Parts: sequence; structure tokens; C-alpha cells
Amino acid sequence: MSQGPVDASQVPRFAGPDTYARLPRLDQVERADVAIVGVPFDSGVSYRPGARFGPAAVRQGSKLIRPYNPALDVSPFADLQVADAGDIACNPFDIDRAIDTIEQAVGGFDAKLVTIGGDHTIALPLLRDVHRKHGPLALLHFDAHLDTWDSYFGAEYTHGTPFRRAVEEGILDAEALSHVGIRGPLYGKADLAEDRRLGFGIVTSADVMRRGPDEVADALRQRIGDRPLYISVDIDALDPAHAPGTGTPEAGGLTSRELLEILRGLSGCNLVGADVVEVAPAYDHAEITSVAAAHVAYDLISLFALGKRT
Ligand SMILES: N=C(N)NCCCC(=O)O
Ligand SMILES: [Zn+2]
Ligand SMILES: [Zn+2]
Repeated sequence: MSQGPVDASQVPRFAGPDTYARLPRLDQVERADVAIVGVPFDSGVSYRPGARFGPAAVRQGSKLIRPYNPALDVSPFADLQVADAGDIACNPFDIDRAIDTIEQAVGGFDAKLVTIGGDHTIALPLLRDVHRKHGPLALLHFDAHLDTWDSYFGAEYTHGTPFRRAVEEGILDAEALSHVGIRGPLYGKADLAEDRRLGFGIVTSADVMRRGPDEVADALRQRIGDRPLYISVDIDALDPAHAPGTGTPEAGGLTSRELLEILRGLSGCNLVGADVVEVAPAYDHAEITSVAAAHVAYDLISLFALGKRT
């Protein structure tokens, strides 16, 4: 019998091949320290859809990446075996099932993961998995948005609610939770009070401008200490000038230089997992957003190379 094409009712059409930074596929190496995994899921969005095409765009945007990172004096792909694990095929019509699928799929890796989204809904199953392996987590969350809202249209699992659910599930260490890049209109003042009650500290986009990335990174490191750290980067933390290709853009954001410099200031932290989400290439121009996201992922991989080896 001949082997035909992949069944589109089992594996979504937008889950595809091609690798991050032209690295080997996971099945081409014996073992990996760090795996890049795509999650082409965007059924949790409140505004523009399209982040399901994020993983493919970020891989495309990563093709120019070179092996030596001078900003951190590290060659991450030489110091660590990094490989591309492909995409997790999850159900675009059923958010609960997609969340289960993601949690199960990432549970099967013994490498540390840099996950490429996908909308921010996916952070919840990713955090659940890392929590199972490392216990309560420090969270560093780069975003224009709090993503600690309670529900949208009665739905609990959306891209605006993952960190509220994570706190409720006891996944996060309430002493070490930070948002960076926050700005823009809210539903009400209570959004901030509730976010504070959950334990989050906020570094606004304007704070980064006023204090500068080095001072911000120092303050974040103090808050994080040596706790196991998860970094979640919503690309809309960047200004729409630096990341137009995203679903819920807000004016007045970080520059890509500020974001990368803050990340670089975190070297030595006990990073245990990371994601880069909300790249929606249909709204992008000249790969501005996907190149920025690919570089964020590169500095995250570099932080793994410079952090504790386990
Ligand atoms: N982009 C993320 N993750 N969240 C945005 C939620 C904004 C809102 O619709 O209220
Ligand atoms: Zn956001
Ligand atoms: Zn977000």
C-alpha cells in the first residue's frame, strides 16, 4: 500500500516541517538539552486571529541566526544540543482538549523547552508541565496585557486568562511574579487590584523607558532569586512598530532592544522553561515581528546555556 499525505483531520494543515535556526530535528539527534516546539493554536484569542501561523513564521524569521551570541559571549548551539521538535498538533475547535493535548505532549519531552505559540492560552498547560517537574515557579511575563483576567464571554481558558488560572492551580510562587511591558487601557481599576492580590508586580513599558533595561533586569533578578524560573514572552510587549504582527496591539510598547537587553540581564537565573507567543504573521510586514520573536527565542536559548545545567 502506498503512503499518502498526512490526514488533515488528525494533524492541522498549519502544523508543518522546517526547523528553528536551521537546527536538526529532534528525531535526528540522540538527545537534546533544549527543544524548540511549536504550538500552532489560536482558538483562545479575543481580537485578531492568526497566531496559529506563528511557529512557521518564527522558524522562517530565524533563518539568519548565527551560532555565536556576542551580547552574552556564548555559543548556545555548541554548548547545548538544541533541536526542533516540530509542532504539537492540537484541536482548533475544542480549547479544553487542545490544552490537554499540549500538556500531555510537552510532558513527553525530557529536554527543556522553548515553546513558540500560538496564542497566550498555551502558557497554562506549559506551566503545568514545568510545575510538575520543578515545583512552584517564579514567573517573568513580558506582555502589554496582564493576562490575569477571570473570563471572556464566560470562557475560563483564553489568551487573557492563563496566569489567573495558573495562580488558582498553585503553579506559581506568589513571591516572584512579575509582568514587564504593561500598558494601555484596562476594563477598570479593579484589574490592577486583582492582579496585585494574585501576587504580581508590574514594570510598565514607561518604567522600562525611565529606569532603563539594566536597572529593571537587576530588580527582576532580585525578585526571582534562585527559584526555578519560567519566562513567557508575549510579543505584543513590543511596540507595534517593533511587532506589528500580533493580535491585540497596544501603542507605547518596548523596543526590541529593550526587551533583548532585559533578557540578557537575567543570565545565571535558574531558567526551566520559556515561551514566545502571539506572533500573528498575517499582520506582519517584512518579517519584523517574526525576526524579533526568533531573536527573543535565541536569547532565551542562550540563557539556558548560561544557566544551571541539570
Ligand atoms: N494578547 C494577550 N495575551 N491577551 C490580550 C487580551 C486582551 C483583551 O482582549 O482584553
Ligand atoms: Zn498581550
Ligand atoms: Zn499575553
